[in-house]
Amino acid sequence: MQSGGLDTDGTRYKSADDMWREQASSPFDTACWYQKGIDYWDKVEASVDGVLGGFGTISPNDLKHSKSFLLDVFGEQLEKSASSLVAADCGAGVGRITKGLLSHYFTEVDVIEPVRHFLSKAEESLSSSSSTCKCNFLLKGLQEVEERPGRYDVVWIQWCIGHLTDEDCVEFLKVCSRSLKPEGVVVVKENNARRGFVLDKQDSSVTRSDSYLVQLFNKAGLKVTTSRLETDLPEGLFAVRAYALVPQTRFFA
Ligand SMILES: C[S@@+](CC[C@H](N)C(=O)[O-])C[C@H]1O[C@@H](n2cnc3c(N)ncnc32)[C@H](O)[C@@H]1O
Repeated sequence: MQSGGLDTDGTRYKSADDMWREQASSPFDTACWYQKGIDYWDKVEASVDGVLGGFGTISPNDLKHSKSFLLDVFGEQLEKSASSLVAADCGAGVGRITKGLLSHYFTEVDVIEPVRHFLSKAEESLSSSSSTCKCNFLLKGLQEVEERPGRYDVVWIQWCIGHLTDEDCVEFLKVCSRSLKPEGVVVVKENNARRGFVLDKQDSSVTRSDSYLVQLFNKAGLKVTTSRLETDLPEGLFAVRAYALVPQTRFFA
């Protein structure tokens, strides 16, 4: 990626490639990059407020926006499906999205999260709910997820893809794409930098611009069918955009 960017200390990078060379140029550096992310979240309280960086109050509106997006991009299939519907909640934190959205529409959800105390909290919170949805809890980073051909109707990836390096992000999206059912959809909901990227050295994450994200989606062979900004967020936060993605090859079949 040629676009320049910043880190949270104000250091400028000429290009994302330069930044990645510094952060994750060898397998050792890449392992350190992921470990730093886990170490950061390990110290954060296992609660909605914790996973949302102290902005837990935005969760109800965020879930409302997500529900409307899900119904727009997958509502028809939700209505007509006679068989079981399976979703993945990626980088699921304490299971906020499964509890507040996915468990209402899907018969089964794979809750995937690499931080143990978040996953335990998700398990506790989802098993005490009255929902009939079956949840499977997987302690994994997205860079370790393996392909499960034809398993998912919807793969939901929210506020966690910034933890992946560009290379792993593209590989992970390919895994998601190959794991979809024929009419399945990948949803990425993510912060957007105004331009280029912003590197957060504290939690090992990169906030990418809209065009940077779209380039990664395209590299993974995915096409954006719908994207929508989340409005009514508090001032001073990054813009948040939801993307519905489907394999490009579907258009040429
Ligand atoms: C801002 S929280 C969002 C949690 C959840 N998606 C939500 O919206 O409530 C970021 C999450 O990404 C997880 N995370 C960190 N590194 C990750 C990785 N390599 N793969 C997947 N998730 C990761 C963190 O543990 C944390 O749960």
